[in-house]
Amino acid sequence: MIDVKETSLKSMLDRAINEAKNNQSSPLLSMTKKIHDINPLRFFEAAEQLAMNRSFWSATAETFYIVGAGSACDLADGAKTIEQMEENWQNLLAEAIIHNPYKTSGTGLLTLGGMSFDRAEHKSERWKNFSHLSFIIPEFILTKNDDSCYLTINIRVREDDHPGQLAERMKRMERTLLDSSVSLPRALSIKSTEDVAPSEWKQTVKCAADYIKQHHADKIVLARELQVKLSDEAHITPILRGLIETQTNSYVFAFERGEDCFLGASPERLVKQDKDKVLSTCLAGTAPRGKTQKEDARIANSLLHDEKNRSEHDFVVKMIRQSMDHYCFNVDVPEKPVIYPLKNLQHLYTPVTATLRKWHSIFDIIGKLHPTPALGGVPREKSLAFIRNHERLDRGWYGAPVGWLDSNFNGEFAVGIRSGLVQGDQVSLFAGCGIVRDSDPEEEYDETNIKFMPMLSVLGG
Ligand SMILES: C=C(O[C@H]1C=CC=C(C(=O)O)[C@@H]1O)C(=O)O
Ligand SMILES: [Mg+2]
Repeated sequence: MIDVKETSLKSMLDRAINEAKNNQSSPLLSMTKKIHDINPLRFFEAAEQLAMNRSFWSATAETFYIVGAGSACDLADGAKTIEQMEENWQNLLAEAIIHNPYKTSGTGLLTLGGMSFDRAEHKSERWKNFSHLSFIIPEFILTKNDDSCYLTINIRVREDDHPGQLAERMKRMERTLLDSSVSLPRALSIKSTEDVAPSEWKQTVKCAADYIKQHHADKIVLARELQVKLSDEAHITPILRGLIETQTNSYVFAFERGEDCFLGASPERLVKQDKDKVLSTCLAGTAPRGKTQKEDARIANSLLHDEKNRSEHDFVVKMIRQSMDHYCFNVDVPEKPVIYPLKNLQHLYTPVTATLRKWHSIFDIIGKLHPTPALGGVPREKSLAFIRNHERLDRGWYGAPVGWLDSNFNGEFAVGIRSGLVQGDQVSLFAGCGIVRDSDPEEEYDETNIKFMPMLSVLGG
């Protein structure tokens, strides 16, 4: 990695093109600057006008946004496993020419992306635009952290590139992306919804509970789908705005691939890395919110003491603790969960903190943790086999890690739940729940209905 102090795009390009010629390589040039305050959603919308594929990430508990536009490269090209992708990342970093004078996490050279829930599953037509593994380094990245905004430009430089022309092209695109007069499209409304095979799903829940009672497994997470037809082709920006405004304590994300977009507002952090500090979250066990404060407190109290929900939760805690022990020391896990309140429901929550051992990375932790028993089950292989054989859904990127990672060992990944796949005027929403021995199909069905609500309400339902 070459850390550069000079700042003009043209002189950086001259230098990078020289490197490319001398080493017969195509290094990535990454340049970051501070810019005036800009609404991340306007930047996201402006990228649509340039017909760029977009990535969006926001942690709504903080004022933190990363918006990516275009693609300088996909790290997962030619990689079948997370390990191979990490190698691509390391190779790219080794050659990259970076100018980023800021220490803020999420600025500078970074990658955003996700993966399929089950990379062993055959990909259905519906997810054809979403590779099993895809991490993009956007051409333009807007990072907003509290009141500070940063713009990063990433260019894959080739030896026959013309520095002057390339600099002009990038500047023209930058002007469009930062144009604050871009108007935000209005939200749409829902024309109809279709619950996909509800009775078959309840039957599968019963089958899973019986399988567990016969001691073949301890927990299996089953997901189902709700098809939504919109009044017109969906605009992504108003959906994201709705999620940001309504879903506190969540990660609002969107990943466009071709014409399609996978998006959602997930409350579930898989892992956050801040140098050698890592933080994971056990989130499983669910109840609705009460209509009054008193009713809400009563529901929270019974959730904390409910045996079935505690068992769903405890499987996750046990597995995450073991996985973190593998790559970390100082693993700290509180003895009991607390309540994690969301707009439409509340969960049992246990935070896990740890220190990452030298030579290990966030990719190691993702590979070890996914899928946690909040999305797969216990034991992992048996529950995955059950899901493959019985669930009538191709989960695609639903339930899998989505997030970002920068070149300074910071990053954060959520589990892609409370989410949907937008394809034109059609949205497929996904929701699942943890089946344990005492699960009742009707109750689990009701639980998934509440989990659809965050997305449904911003789609206009
Ligand atoms: C699988 C989902 O939720 C998981 C996360 C939190 C609580 C869960 C539960 O109580 O069943 C699920 O394990 C989903 O929202 O699609
Ligand atoms: Mg549950």
